[in-house]
Amino acid sequence: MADVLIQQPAHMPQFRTDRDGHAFETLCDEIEAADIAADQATQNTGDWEPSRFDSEKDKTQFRQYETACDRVKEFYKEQHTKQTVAYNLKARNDFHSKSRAEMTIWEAMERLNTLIDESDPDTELSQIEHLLQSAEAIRRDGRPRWMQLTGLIHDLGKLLFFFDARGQWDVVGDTFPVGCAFDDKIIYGNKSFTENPDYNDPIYNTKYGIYSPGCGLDKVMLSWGHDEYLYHVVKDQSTLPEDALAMIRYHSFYPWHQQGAYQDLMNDKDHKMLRAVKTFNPYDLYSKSDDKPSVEKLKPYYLELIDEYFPNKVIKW
Ligand SMILES: O[C@H]1[C@H](O)[C@@H](O)[C@H](O)[C@@H](O)[C@H]1O
Ligand SMILES: [Fe+2]
Ligand SMILES: [Fe+2]
Repeated sequence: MADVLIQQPAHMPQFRTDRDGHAFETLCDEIEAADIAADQATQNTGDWEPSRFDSEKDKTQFRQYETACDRVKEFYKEQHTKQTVAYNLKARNDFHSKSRAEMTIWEAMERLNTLIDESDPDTELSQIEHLLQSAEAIRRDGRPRWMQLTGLIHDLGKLLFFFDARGQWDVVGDTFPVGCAFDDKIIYGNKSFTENPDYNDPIYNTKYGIYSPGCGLDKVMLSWGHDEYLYHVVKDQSTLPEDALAMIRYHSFYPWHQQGAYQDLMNDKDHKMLRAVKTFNPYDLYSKSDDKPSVEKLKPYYLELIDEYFPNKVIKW
């Protein structure tokens, strides 16, 4: 097979699609050692060790939205204008009224492969590669098997794009609550929402809006997209633990898990969830500059892992 050079953002190493060889073998040894640790690990107790990325990556290279390309800026302008309370109620209603497709987890990963995420300034890899990079980074750090699987599937909600979506603005990108004032810590700030009809609403544009202090994030409507959609699919059809569900549901809620906004809406349970989501985040974000994974070599390991937590092979999407 001929090598194909993939265009990478400037800070990433260039590589070829069928690169293999020494680096991959070393990685395999490391992963094998980590697997032994992970096999012994049970479900999380709430005390998380920091990730290996904390010392390895230059974090200033990621999520640079001010200098991002126009595609990213235009994406967020559209998303911030169209994510309204009315739209979010309708999207949830549509979601619960039917199932859209039936396929296995692996088929879903392959299906997603044609989607290039317009909101993402940090990777131009395909989704299957991003999912494997996240899962492999989690595995390399010796995290439990359920968390490795969470890494593998966390973005599968982007399948929405092929079903009922109106564009990418209701599928990808960071999330934020609708129904209360848009926080300035959201990407491009509160002013990015001036064309959103809810921006001038006398109730929605107050600090708590339709919510109350400490009501808990379970009661808060986060902008509709791949997180919320996949959360429901996985909650109903897998045996993954609560921390895994939180990692999926809130992984794009950067204003909360990274910027510390919306704290006043949290209840006690959300504080535990926040620790889990924060632990997951580096594997999602910083693995984007890792080497490209070999899909075929990794497939058998992950097929077995999927079977462990999804009792039915075929998932209703
Ligand atoms: O651009 C990215 C991408 O869409 C991710 O899947 C999402 O989780 C992030 O929050 C977002 O910033
Ligand atoms: Fe995501
Ligand atoms: Fe991701």
